[in-house]
Amino acid sequence: MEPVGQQPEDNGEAAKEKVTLPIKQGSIHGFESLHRLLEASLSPQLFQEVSRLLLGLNCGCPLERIALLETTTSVSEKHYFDLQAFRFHADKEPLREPRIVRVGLIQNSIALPTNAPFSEQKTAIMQKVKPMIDAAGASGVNVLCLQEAWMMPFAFCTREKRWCEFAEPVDGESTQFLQDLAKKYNMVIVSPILERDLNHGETIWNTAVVIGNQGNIIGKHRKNHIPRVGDFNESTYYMEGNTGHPVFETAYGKIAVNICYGRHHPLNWMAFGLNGAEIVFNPSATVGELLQPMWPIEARNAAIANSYFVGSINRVGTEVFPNPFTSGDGKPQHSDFGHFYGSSHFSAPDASCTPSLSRYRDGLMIADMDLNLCRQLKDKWGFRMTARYELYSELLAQYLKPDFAPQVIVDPSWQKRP
Ligand SMILES: NC(=O)NCCC(=O)O
Repeated sequence: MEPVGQQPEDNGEAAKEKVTLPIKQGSIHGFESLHRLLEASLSPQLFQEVSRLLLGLNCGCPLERIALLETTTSVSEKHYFDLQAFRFHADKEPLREPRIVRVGLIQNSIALPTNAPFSEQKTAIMQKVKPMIDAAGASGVNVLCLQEAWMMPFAFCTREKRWCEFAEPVDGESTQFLQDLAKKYNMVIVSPILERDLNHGETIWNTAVVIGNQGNIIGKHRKNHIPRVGDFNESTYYMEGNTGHPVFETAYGKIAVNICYGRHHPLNWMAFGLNGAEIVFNPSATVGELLQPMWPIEARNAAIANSYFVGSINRVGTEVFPNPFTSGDGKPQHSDFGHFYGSSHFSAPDASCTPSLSRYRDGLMIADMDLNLCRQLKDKWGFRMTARYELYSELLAQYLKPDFAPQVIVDPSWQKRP
């Protein structure tokens, strides 16, 4: 049974209509997203103005929605996933043709309870995600990214080692499943998995496999920054990645993957930019209990600072584990992480961004993006040109030395307290 909706104080006529719907877990009083809440609550004129301020403008205009085929929208209704599509324009250039790429993001909840046999859990997730991949393929998506460790529950809160059994080699079961789809739809697919490295002592990594549009494996990237916050006990399972900041030059553009917690590290974002990324995906697993306001800010800021597009993906739902656990923070034992709030979206280098997908439903977000926008923003704002990398390189080199002393100039007239 779903919890019954509560009546907000005064949300206008449309909102009153909506609150008769049951409140979904993790929703905003029954609303799927902030954007939908505002749309239902404000007059059209006010909503337009608020959207402009919240989402920015792309080439001076609000982001355009793309109408998808009826066959695709009916699949989304049948499988109850959120489907949204937008278009980012760039200015017309006299010497270069537009480079328009259609990009997709998929967010999903797990398919079976976490106490079901592991093989059944994995198969059920694949079956659940497949209609969304098919919808992306049928919509002409060129590059698609799934969420972090999409083929398993995010069990790293538990510290139990049995969840390692979900790990697969880079060319394992889930990759093979996606290779067929990549080939079928001529689509690059980024597949974040729990990796088992057979050639190096069967060690575990948090890895994104990049599958080319011919179904070939282009390469992999391993998560650079491993969290030690809240219930994110991932360091029990895998170490910091050893693959650097690769950019994968695909048939559709230069892409990179900054896996989840790496989004809190501006230098991580920067490194992908220095290597020439035009689209950086941030497949994630994050919950409301951590600082949710960080979610839309960090990705958008990275897109602006590095003059590339960012696709942010977060899983959906509450995953309850068989055995309660604690995380050394004094909180009572519990059996779940909290609610993974979805809210996947795109951010562009010109500071515009799409609204977010649902906070509680599976979803497919599609965006057309003219990659020419990246260089146009570099030329306009000159962030690369003005970056003064040599200053930071010197500081970092000093900082890494054991005898580093911070550059602090003390006011000579200030009497330090004894
Ligand atoms: N998956 C992961 O790295 N989560 C850490 C928490 C966060 O960065 O929001």
